[in-house]
Amino acid sequence: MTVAFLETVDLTCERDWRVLFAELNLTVNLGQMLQVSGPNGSGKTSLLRLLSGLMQPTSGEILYQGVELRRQRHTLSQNLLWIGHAAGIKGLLTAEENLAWLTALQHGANAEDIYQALERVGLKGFHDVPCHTLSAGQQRRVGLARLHLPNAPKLWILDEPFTALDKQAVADLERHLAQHCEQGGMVIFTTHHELQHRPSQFTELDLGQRAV
Ligand SMILES: Nc1ncnc2c1ncn2[C@@H]1O[C@H](COP(=O)(O)OP(=O)(O)OP(=O)(O)O)[C@@H](O)[C@H]1O
Repeated sequence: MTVAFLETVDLTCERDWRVLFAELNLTVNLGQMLQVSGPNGSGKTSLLRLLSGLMQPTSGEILYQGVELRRQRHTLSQNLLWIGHAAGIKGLLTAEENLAWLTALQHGANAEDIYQALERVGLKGFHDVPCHTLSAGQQRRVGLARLHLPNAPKLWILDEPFTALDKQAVADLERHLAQHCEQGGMVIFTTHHELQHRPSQFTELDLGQRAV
C-alpha cells in the first residue's frame, strides 16, 4: 500500500468553543494541488496552520509520510514552504536580505539565485531597497519569490497567495503553481478567486459544505 505524503485522519478543529470542521479525512500526494475554499471564518487558515504544524488539532491526527506530524517536525520544516496571508517579510530588510534569511534555515540560496527569483516576480532593480518602501503587491511578490528559488521544498502551503497581486501576476502565479505540481510538487492553498490554470491532479475542499 502506498503511503500518502500528507494525510488527515478524523481531524477536528475547535476554536473559541466553536467546531470549525469535524472528522476531516483528506490525503495529499505528489503532484497534487488542493484548493481549500469556503466563506470567511469557515476555518481555511486554521486548516492550513494545522497542516503546517503551527497549531494543534482538537482531535484526530495528521500523518506526514505515514508518521504523526508532531514526530516529524524537523523533516517537515525542511520540506515545507509556508506563506501566510501577510507578506511575511521584514520591512527594514531589502528584498535580497529577506530572501536570504527566509531560506537560511532550509535550502539556502546564493545571490544569483535570489536576483533571478526577484526578476521572475517582476522585481528586477528592487533587490536592494528596504521592503517598507515597496507597495503592498510588491511586498507580496518578495515573499512569493521564494517559490522561484532552486531547491525550494516540495510541499507549498499558501494562505491567500493572490492577495494584492495585479492580473498579470495572478496569471503568472497560477501557472507557476500548476507547473510545480506537474513536476511532482504539491500545493495546498486558499483563495476566493476562480483559478484559470489547474494541474491535472486538482482537488477542491469546500469547508463551507462541511460547516458543523
Ligand atoms: N487567533 C484566534 N484565536 C481564537 N479564535 C480564532 C483565531 N483566529 C481565528 N479564530 C476563529 O476561527 C474561525 C476561523 O478562522 P479562520 O481564519 O481559520 O477562517 P478562514 O476561513 O480562513 O477565514 P477568512 O476567509 O476570513 O480568511 C474564526 O471565525 C474565529 O472564530
